[in-house]
Amino acid sequence: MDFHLPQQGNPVKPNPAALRYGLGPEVDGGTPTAGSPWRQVFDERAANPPIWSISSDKMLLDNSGVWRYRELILPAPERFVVTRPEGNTGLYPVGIENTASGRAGHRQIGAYAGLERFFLKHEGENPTGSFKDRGMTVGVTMANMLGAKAVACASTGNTSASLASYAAQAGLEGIVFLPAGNVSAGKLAQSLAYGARTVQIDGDFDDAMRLVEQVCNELGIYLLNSLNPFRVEGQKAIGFEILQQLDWQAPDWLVLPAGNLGNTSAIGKAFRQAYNLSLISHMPRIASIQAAGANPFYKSFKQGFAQRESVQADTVATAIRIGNPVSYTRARRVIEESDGIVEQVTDEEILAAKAVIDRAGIGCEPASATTLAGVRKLVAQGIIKRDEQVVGILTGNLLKDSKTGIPQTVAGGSVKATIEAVRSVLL
Ligand SMILES: Cc1ncc(COP(=O)(O)O)c(C=O)c1O
Ligand SMILES: N[C@@H](CCOP(=O)(O)O)C(=O)O
Repeated sequence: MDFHLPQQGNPVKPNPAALRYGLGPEVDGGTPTAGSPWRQVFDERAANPPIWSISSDKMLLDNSGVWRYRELILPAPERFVVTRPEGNTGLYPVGIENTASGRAGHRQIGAYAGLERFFLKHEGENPTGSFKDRGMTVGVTMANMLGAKAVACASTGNTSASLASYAAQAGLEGIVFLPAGNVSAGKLAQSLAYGARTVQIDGDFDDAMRLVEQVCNELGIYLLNSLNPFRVEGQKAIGFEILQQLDWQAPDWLVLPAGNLGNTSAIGKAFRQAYNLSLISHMPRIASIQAAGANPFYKSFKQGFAQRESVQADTVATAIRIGNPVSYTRARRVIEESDGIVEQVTDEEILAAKAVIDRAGIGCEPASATTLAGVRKLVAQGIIKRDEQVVGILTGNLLKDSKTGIPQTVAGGSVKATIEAVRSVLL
């Protein structure tokens, strides 16, 4: 099946049925034109998702917020695809203008950020509670296609939870390397429950990353960290889904937490492709936010990327306690191409922002709150303008870490099981 990009001023009417099973276009090339036929394909799929059912002969890809965009990600034969499905996560309008007619709780977030038009994309609503599922469905599908027997990763907890789930679904052995004592209990429980072989390293994430790469090379195990290009291909779907939810009107800014830098790389690539395919008319600027105690990318950015930095990482946001990010080069390209920025925020700023998101009833894990802390700082500095449209990513679910930044006791303890006692507490 041939599909040609439309020439400038000569749009080609697509045939969605023919496209559905075909190979995608050359998505990194192409000239932006007035409109893209791909919009119609993706919008039709989103509007008419089939009823979800898991059956080996009829995997319904259009239900997945990743596989709906398969021509731009990986046109895999359906029988190999491992999906729960992922994506279709909420995009919450939380800006002051967005919430003018209600949702006072959400407006607190817009007021804290200082933004009129602000949206939070909650990737903690994915099947295992983080954005990693978007990349993992594609990575594990590829492992399946290649006939791998075992898959492995190093992790601060979310990648391992996701790998463990998808490997188990595919019937592959899952192996995860974790920094001992530095993974939240909820995330560790996920890996154990899904049956991954869990190796605790007496070291940090960067030690675990170095070791897993070595082991995978020596033993022929399929590596599923974001070094794996198919992981990044899947994570691009966050970008496509945001654009689709905004009716293909690109925001001015996309702000996200940054650790190993796979997500910065993926979302930047998605926007580049969307622009090249005329899905959008301009590239959003990308702001990657690091914890001040785990800030190698910020340090490099501050020197105009003159040299790559690494640090001994330490932050309350354990998910991004990463000192030597593996996707540095790809992420640097994204920041440079999008006229983006890298900022850092302190642990205090992260926890304060998390409290605002939690109290608004949305909730997130600590690393995700880096986004709001970063937006607030960039607005205060005048880098993001108050009337610009901003999308921030919340990367992980509140329940991922039930200890950090959450009260651990109930005020007042327990009360007697009588109406008088309950009244006395409430009045
Ligand atoms: C919850 C959460 N947020 C943010 C990040 C950072 O993403 P990345 O490593 O792709 O930069 C991670 C993992 O590193 C994470 O688990
Ligand atoms: N925060 C990550 C770190 C490694 O992730 P990757 O996406 O670079 O593979 C985690 O959850 O482990």
